[in-house]
Amino acid sequence: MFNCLRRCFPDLMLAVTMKGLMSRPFSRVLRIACRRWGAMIGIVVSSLAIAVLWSANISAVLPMVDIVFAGKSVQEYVDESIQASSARIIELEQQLADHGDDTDAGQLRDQLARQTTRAYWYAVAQPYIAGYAPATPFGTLLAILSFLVIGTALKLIALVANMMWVQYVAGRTSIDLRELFFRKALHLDLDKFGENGSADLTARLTNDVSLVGAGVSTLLGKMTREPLKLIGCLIGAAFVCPRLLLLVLVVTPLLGLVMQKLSRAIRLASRRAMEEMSQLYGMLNDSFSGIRLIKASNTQAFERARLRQGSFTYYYRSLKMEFYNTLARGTTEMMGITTVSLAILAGGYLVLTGRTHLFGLQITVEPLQQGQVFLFFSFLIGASDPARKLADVWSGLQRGIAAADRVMEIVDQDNRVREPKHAKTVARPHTVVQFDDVQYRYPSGPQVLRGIDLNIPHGETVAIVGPNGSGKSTIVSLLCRFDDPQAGHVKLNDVPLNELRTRDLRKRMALVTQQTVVFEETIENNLRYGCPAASHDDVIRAAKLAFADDFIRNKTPHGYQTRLGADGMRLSGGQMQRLALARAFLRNPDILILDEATSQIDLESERLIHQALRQFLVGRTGVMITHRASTLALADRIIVIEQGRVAAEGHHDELQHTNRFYRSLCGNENRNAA
Ligand SMILES: Nc1ncnc2c1ncn2[C@@H]1O[C@H](COP(=O)(O)OP(=O)(O)OP(=O)(O)O)[C@@H](O)[C@H]1O
Repeated sequence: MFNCLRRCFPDLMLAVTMKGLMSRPFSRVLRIACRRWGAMIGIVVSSLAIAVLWSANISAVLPMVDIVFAGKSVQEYVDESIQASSARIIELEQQLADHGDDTDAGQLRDQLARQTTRAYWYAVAQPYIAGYAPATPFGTLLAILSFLVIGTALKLIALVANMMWVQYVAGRTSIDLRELFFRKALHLDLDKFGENGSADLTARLTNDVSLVGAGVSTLLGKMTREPLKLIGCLIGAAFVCPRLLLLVLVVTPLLGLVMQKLSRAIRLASRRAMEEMSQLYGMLNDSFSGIRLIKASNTQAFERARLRQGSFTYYYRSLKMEFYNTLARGTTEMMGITTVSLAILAGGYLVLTGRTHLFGLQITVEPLQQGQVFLFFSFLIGASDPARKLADVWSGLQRGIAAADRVMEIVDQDNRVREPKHAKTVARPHTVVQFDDVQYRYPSGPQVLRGIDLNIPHGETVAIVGPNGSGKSTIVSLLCRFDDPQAGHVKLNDVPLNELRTRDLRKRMALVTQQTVVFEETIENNLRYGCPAASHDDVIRAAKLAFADDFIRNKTPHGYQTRLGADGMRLSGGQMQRLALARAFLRNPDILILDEATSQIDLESERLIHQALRQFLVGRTGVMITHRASTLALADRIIVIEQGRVAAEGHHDELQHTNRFYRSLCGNENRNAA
């Protein structure tokens, strides 16, 4: 039973939320919110309690007007009401006997039934009121005021509980959504990321998720509480005079129509503002990551102008959003005033003239009493307060809905690199890496690889050389399965990489690129990245192998415990590359891929690192991309790539004779060395 409730709760909640008004992504966010179903029940119950107490407080107007201000006690009021009802019953029975079966008889019978019910309930209440109700008007006033104060205090307690539950659910939903988004973002295809990461993803993860959280908080908070208060008041008003209520609510469909149009406009404007925020994030990201270039080029003023322009665009878009928001608020207020004015006009007319009909339509069975009309107005005024508050938060909800669309757009994105349904396995170590007529084009670019055929047996180290843009890094990307080729296959033994689990594939590899990523952590933890279980001794062994141990011990303030990053120690390019190599060694890979990994290391250290690499690569597959002829000495075989094809392959001596690019590469190196 408990579990069944738990399972059904999200659907139940979604069924009662205004499904038509929500976008699908936002409904999915609500599903996430409903995981905290206990708190959700708390929100619903406390909102109901608030609504009931709100309308109960308003209903205190009737005894105030009819009893206290008329200078009576409750007993006197009940006694008089019973007498009046009894007299009216006799009168009505008489009239009914006189009218026989004519057209007024039906109406008279209604009135008689009403009076009889009223007299019955007063008679039931009479002994209790005689026993417990205050005996004087002042005592009654005191009782009403006590009721108001206690009611308000209870409402406050319910409100505090409600707000805490709402914050809990909204906060946890934001965390869940952020995790969901980040999990997806980490698996997105590489072309979704720019050189400096993706500012758009950052904006969606931070700004948009916060807006979704705020939207959820609005929906579960005010958007649940206030409509319930409003409904409570309308039910109260319907008790007093249902037909009059229907008459004055004729303007509401118009309000619904206007709000629907405005909601759409607010969502669109919000989306545009969020897109501009993404641009701003991008601009800031570029500026901060390129701060050296900006300083060196004296382009601070240019960057400031760019940011100012972006900020103004965002400001104008936000202004537009605020305009629609104000319009929504104004419309609701206008409709509220119109409704109350209509009610006062119609109710006032009925009381002043003692009539029961308006424009030929029967509004009440019997003429309205002054107290009833006051109560009716009070309920309408009580209903207009939640309506105003709803209008205040409406745009916040629309913004949340628009933000949910943007967040879910990423969560729902299809990846080109997919996990196989029935993954194959390849024994470790593999025997061969094969590229079979591999053709590849980036989604936004021209054909890069035009039929690559390669065979790299396990234990061999190959160097890939070639002019800029010839496709060397793309080959490595395909080997790591960052993307799949459009034609041909990259295989481990005979198994295409897309039939292996990417996790299993990448476990066998270590990739060291030219740009080393250093985290804001200690040097030791930076080395352990990707291999968290490594012992301290293993870390030191790997660092020694990469010739990093010496500088870590002697040139950093706290050795392996030195923190790196923004507030920590900075390393030189060469030192960072040594860290990256050590990190790769620690992973103990079957395939070591070095993409210009030693380009910033000085020649003396490079010689030593090459020695270490030669040892390390024994019994492993090595793939090195390099522009440096000195590194080529490590390779068993050199492959020259030109315009996306294997232009030549062989040993240094052969290629010196057969390939022009290779000759020029070695020629430059020799000249540089000289
Ligand atoms: N993400 C991408 N989207 C579109 N085109 C890309 C992308 N990455 C690379 N390219 C293009 O693919 C081609 C090959 O790039 P690749 O990085 O593989 O060359 P490379 O041989 O490694 O070059 P370099 O020696 O300069 O590092 C280039 O023309 C490049 O502009």
